[in-house]
Formats: sequence, C-alpha cells, structure tokens
Amino acid sequence: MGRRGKTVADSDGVFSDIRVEDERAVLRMFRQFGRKRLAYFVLGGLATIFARAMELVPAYILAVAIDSLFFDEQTFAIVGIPSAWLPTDPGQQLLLIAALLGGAHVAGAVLSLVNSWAWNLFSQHFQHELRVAAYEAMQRRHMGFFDNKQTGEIMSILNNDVNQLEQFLTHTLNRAIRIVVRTGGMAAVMLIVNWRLGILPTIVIPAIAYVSYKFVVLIHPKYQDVRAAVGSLNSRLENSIGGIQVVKSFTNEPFESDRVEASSENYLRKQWAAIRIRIAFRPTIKVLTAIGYVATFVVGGWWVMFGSPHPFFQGTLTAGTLVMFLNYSRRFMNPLRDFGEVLNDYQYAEAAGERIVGLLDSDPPIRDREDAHDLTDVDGTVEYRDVWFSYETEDDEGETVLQDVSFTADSGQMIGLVGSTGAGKSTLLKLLLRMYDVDTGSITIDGHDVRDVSLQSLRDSIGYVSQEPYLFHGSIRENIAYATRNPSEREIEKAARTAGAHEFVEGFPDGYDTVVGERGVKLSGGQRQRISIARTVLKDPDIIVLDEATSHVDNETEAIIQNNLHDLIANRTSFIIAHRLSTVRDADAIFVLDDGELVERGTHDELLERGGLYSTLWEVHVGELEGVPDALADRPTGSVAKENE
Ligand SMILES: Nc1ncnc2c1ncn2[C@@H]1O[C@H](COP(=O)(O)OP(=O)(O)OP(=O)(O)O)[C@@H](O)[C@H]1O
Repeated sequence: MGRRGKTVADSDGVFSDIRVEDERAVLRMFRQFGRKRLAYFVLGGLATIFARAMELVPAYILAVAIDSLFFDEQTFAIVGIPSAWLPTDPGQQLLLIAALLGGAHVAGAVLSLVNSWAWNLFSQHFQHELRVAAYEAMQRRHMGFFDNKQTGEIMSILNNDVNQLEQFLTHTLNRAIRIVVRTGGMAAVMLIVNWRLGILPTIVIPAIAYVSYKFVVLIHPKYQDVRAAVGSLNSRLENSIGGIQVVKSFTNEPFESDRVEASSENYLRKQWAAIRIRIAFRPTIKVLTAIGYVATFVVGGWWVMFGSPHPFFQGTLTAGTLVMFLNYSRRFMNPLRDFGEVLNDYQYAEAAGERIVGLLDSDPPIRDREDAHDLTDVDGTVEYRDVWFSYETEDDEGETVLQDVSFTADSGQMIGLVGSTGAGKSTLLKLLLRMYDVDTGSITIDGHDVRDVSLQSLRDSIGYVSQEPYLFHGSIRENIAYATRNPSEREIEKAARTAGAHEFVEGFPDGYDTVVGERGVKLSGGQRQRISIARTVLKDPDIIVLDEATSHVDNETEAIIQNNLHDLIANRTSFIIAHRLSTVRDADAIFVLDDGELVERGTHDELLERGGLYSTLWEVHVGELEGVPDALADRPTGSVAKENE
C-alpha cells in the first residue's frame, strides 16, 4: 500500500499541500454527494449484478440441450424449474431451450440498460454537485493560494479530479461487479457441477490476477511519465500560441518549432515506454487463459471420449458439461484483465477524493471570524498602524514588502499614493480589502479592525479598480452591471459617463451590447480601464481605491475622468495610486512609499518644499531633470529619500 500511496502522491505535483490523508475519501465523497440519489445507485447496482448473472445462463442452457436433447445422455432437467413443469415432448423442450436462451439475452440487455440509466443518472448528478461544491470551496480560498498556483492546475481539480470520481463510480464499480459476479459465478458453477475438472480452469485465476496487478505496478510510473510529458507539451503549446505576437515580432517561429518538437519527442518516448509494457500484457493473459482452457479441453475431452484419464477425475463427464466448462474458462480473460485496471482506477479515485476533501475541508486563513459583525454606516476613516507584511511563498521565505507602515486617512480625504515601481503601493491597498492579512499591526475603518468585520460588508463598502482591469467575456453592459444586481439602463449609462466611457461605447456599432472578448481583448487598455471605473462608480462604495486606474488613458481623457469623478470622490475617502504624479497633485495628502516604507507624507506643495524623494520624482515627471538622477537610477526600488533626509 505504501508504494501505491507514494506514486499517487507524486502525481499530485503542486497539490500535495492540499491533499489530506483520508483512507476513505471516495466513501466520504459518496456519502456527502451521493446520498440524495442513493436509490438510483442501489437500482443500478442490482441491475448490474443480475445482468452479469444472466451472462452465465446461456452456457448452462446449452449444456442441457447437448446432453438431454442432442445426445440423450441425461433426462431433461433445468436447475430452478420443477421437473413437473417441464415439457416431455422433445420439440417443446427445444422451444423452451430457445426461449430461455433468448430470454436470458433479452433480460441481460434490459438489465444493462437499467444499470446504465440508473448509474449514469446517479453519477452525473454526483459529479455536478461535487463540482459546484469544489468550485465554491476554491473560490473561498485566499489570494495567496491563487498566487502560488497556475490556473491550469486549479482547473485540473475542478475537472480531472471530479471526473475521476465520476468515472470511478460509473465504470470502475461496474467493472468490479463484473469481475466478482462473472468470474466468481463461473468458477462457482464449475466447482459445483464438477469440482475435479473445475480446478483446471480456475487454477489460473490467481495467476491472471497476479499478472494484472504486476502490470499496474509496472505501467503506473510509465503512465505518470506520460502524464507529465503531456502536461509539459500542453504548457509549451499554450505558451507558444499565447505569445504568438511576441514569437512573430522576434521572428522566432523556427525556435518555437524546435521547442515544440523537443517536447513532442519527449512525449513520444514516454508513450512508447508505456506502450511496450501494455502490448505485452494482453498476450500474457491470453496465454495463461489458454493454458487453463487447453488443459480443460484435453482432460475433459479424454474423459468424455475414453472415461477418466486419472484416478483423481472420478465419475462421468458429459459432452454438455464439457462445452459449458470450455465456454466459461475462455471467458475468464476479460474480467480478470480488468482487475489491474480496477485497482489502478481506485487508487486514482482515492487520490482525487483526497484532494477534493482537502479543498472542501480546509478553512482558508482569510475568512469571517465567528463573531464578525457587519461594517455599516461607513464614515471612511482609515487607519494603518505599524503594518508589516510579506507575501506567502512556497518555501515560507517571503521578503518583507511593507515595513512598519502607519497613517490615518480622515473621512472624505483623497489620498495619493506614489513611489517607485515595486515599492508596495498596490499591496498596501490590497490589505485594506483583506485580499491578504497583515503579518503584524492593524488596519481599521472607523475604528473597526478589518479582521473583525464580515468580508462581505468590508468589500461591499470599498470600490477597487485594479491596475490590470479584468473584463469578463460578455457585453460591455454585462461588465459594468457586474457591480450590482440588475441595475437599470440609466444607471449603467450614468456610470459609464462618469468614467468617461459612454462616448466611445456609443461609437461602437453595437453600443453597450458590444462583446469585449476574452479578458476584454477587443478593447484598448484605456477603454478597459474606463469600463472598470464605470463598474466601480455603479457600485457606489463608501471608500474608493483606484490603483493606476487611468494609467492607460491620455492626459486629456484623464482630466475628463477626474473631473467626472470629482463629485463621486468628494465625500468619500479615496486612495489613488499613480505614477503620473499630476493625477494626485490635488490630493489632501500624498504618501510616498519607498521599498515598503512610508518615507514622506504631506500635500503636493509641502512635499516639493521638502526636497525629498517626491520632489525628485516630480522634477522627473515635469521634465525639469535631464536624464535620470543617479540617486534614482542606482536603487532597487529607491532609497533616495533616506539619503536626502
Ligand atoms: N502576489 C504576490 N506574491 C509575491 N510577491 C508579490 C506579489 N505581488 C507583489 N509582490 C511583490 O511585492 C512587492 C510590491 O509589489 P506592489 O505590486 O505592491 O508594488 P507597487 O508599488 O504597486 O508597484 P507598481 O508601481 O509597479 O505597481 C514587489 O516586490 C512585488 O514583486
């Protein structure tokens, strides 16, 4: 078991951290999501058991026909039917045999249909409910989780793992039942009818089961290699196609072709290694089955023709019984071949189940406290006190991004946040929304620690326009309306006007119905930003955070937007991050961040007078400095302010 556990854990890759050791993950998932439709599951299970049992009938009926009708070796008798009910006329007996043969096939077909219907109904609903629950659990996870995982990897849980469980419940369980009922049934019938001859075909069962198991152990790591090779081939293709514009502009098509070729060749090698084992498996099983089959034929044939071939084989053997034995022993192969695959699938379903259990069970670090209260009637006084923060990394060695930041923004103030790139400006404001929690220190709104209020009320009260506005595939109207539930046309248009978006939207042939494409690719950067601002305007929040919200628009458009936003911002606390310093020139206070530290604060004029980092940045901004001053050029994110102090 240890060995199997290890290989599956290896295949978790980046998700080993969320997997929980749960010996009965599949069972737990079954209980949690299958209970509602348990009746379908039971019905399907019974149908498959009887359908498989029906498969045993024809060989038996044939044996009766041969012995009683064709060769007249035994009196006409059928197990389970009283002899008084059986016809005595041979013609009628033949008809009965034909009816039973046909009936067994039809009943088998109907039962298979019932089985497929009931189990597919069960498992499709199971899959649906599990996927939705897993998605909701995924959505509740904190930002650090998403920072450290690739979208494709997260999708793999929602798709592959959920599908794996569905596959297990429909196909693997069916196969397992087939193995038990078919193999067990055939072996039991043979041993009951003539156990001495029955030993010959059944003795190979453990050997076939062992070879199947060995096959899984051998092929499993090969399949893992194949999966890894498929993964890297896919990422290679995704990267190359995603970056096709860069590829073309650098005329790097041959280079990309080489990289794809190398990846594809790696896939070919791994696949071939797996194929070599796989193609040897079936012939091995065939040979083993054939040994039992031929041994039964030789001994049984001799027995029928000349009497017992050895004192061990006592009594008589009829031709009909021999035919039944030969029929059964040949059909051992298929279910037993599946034995290894069932073990394999079970292992995967368990691993998938454990990852999903891990996802469903774990409480994300950023969530409502039990006694969390709603943030209501927000005035908007925001206070950061001794805030330290570093991002969570896989190795827990994240660098400090914010150091000892303290400030107060009074209700209704407009705060400008400036500083060189990577100084920590966006991070500072993401903490306000609790996208991340501070390491030490506190952030309060109107005196309420953001960790003490409900996330819903906190985020409802803040309007956040991020640096890289994300638009969903859909119309412009849908993207603006995303802020609230069912806004009116007039409200949408008003918000768009405030954000300086209405004019260009009206210019499109489809107006607000224009579809923006995936991530809004069909719009320019500045247009995307304005739609994103409109979304926030419509939300009408108490506190506003604009993170480089107008960086992609020209000066003129920015002036228009600022003018429009004036009323919106006038009575609310707002934080505006800007590299273009003129954007925040009129702010009530400007905070200057440098390498995670708040190094200067004051109004535009005060900061200019001070002659520190801000005034240097301003001089660069207005072009008063020729070239970049050494003090700015030499620093990672800047320490000029400290030098100037
Ligand atoms: N999700 C993240 N995980 C790990 N590190 C991050 C993450 N986001 C930002 N950082 C790091 O934190 C530091 C501050 O980043 P932040 O985005 O807050 O800077 P900024 O001042 O807003 O920069 P810019 O002006 O370029 O937008 C940078 O060193 C950045 O590399």
